[in-house]
Amino acid sequence: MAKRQIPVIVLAGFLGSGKTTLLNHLLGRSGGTRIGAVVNDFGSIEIDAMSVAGQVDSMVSLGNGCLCCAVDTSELDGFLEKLSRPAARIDVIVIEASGLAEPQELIRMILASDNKDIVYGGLVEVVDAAEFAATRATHPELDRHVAIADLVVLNKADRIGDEARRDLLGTLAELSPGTPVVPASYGRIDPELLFDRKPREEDTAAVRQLSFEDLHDSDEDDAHDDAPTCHDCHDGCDHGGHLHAAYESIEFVSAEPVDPRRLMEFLDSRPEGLYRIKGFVYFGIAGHKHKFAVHAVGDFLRFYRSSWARAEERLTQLVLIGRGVDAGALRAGLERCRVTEGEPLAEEHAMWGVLRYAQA
Ligand SMILES: Nc1nc2c(ncn2[C@@H]2O[C@H](COP(=O)(O)OP(=O)(O)OP(=O)(O)O)[C@@H](O)[C@H]2O)c(=O)[nH]1
Repeated sequence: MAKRQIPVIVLAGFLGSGKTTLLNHLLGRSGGTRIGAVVNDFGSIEIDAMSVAGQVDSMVSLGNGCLCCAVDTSELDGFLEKLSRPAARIDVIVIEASGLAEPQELIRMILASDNKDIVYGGLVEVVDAAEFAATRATHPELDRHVAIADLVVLNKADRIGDEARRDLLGTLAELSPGTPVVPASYGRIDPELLFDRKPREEDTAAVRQLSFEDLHDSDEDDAHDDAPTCHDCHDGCDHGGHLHAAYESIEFVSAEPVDPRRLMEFLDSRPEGLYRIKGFVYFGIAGHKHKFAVHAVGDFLRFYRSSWARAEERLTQLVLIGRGVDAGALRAGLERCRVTEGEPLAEEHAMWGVLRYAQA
């Protein structure tokens, strides 16, 4: 009997749409199915990888830059090779693209791979229900991403009303006729939509879209008729057609605690172009020594309390992603948040501003 090939699913979606949340949901709900995860962070601090690690035995991280622009695909090939070795006993591989990746480039890399043990498993595009209309207006490329998706997850459904939901479903149906669209909150979709291993006759229409054999057999060129202008990405184009061409990421690491009031001032006055902030913060204040994950997506801001691992260094690590922003001013703003040597930590009530945005 022919050896079963391991499907490789690309999980894409604009910055902050909920890819990592969805991936963690899949990892938590995979039952006996072993998932190998490849996480591609845009910034050099691998926040996504850190958010996924611990949930999965097999994860590799491709940090610092969009994978879709990798001139040399050998790193990805190497990881896929590692994950597809029989000893890893992986059933399905999920590549979480960076929020600025061009999914069609990733798909091409997978289709071009010489690895006989893997097969392209489809594109899942995560759409942020609350932000999609605005993001689309500035990034028409997103329409193309939705158009080539095999499954669209309309995530953050909890953040919109019924009318907006109907409108969005209509828009998505126009952009990608016939493609299944699954509304979800916090990425909670049925994992079977992605890695159904039932015989094909039993498949529903939605699952058939993601049938791995179907996708593998489909003509690559047909699937990418609307490919971006940057067709020869691996041969040194300037990626001008890519979403991330205008974006930059700014990293901040501090071993000193961060002052909550100064951080809130910084966050409250963040410039419009600064679309995404993610990372972890250490305030060091009595009663609030948790590891605070922070996420900003557009106007949305949340802190989430979690625990530090036993020997984990208490570090603040932030990645800011934006366009048209003054990177120097942002860095200087973050530097001011550090509690400098000899400076006393703020009193407990200085945390109130942060706690207003903390998930209960
Ligand atoms: N209200 C709401 N928030 C969500 C939902 N899904 C994700 N979030 C939040 O949105 C923020 C971003 O989620 P992530 O999963 O990190 O998004 P991402 O697409 O991986 O982000 P990038 O890697 O930066 O592109 C986090 O604060 C999540 O908790 C949802 O369905 N509803």
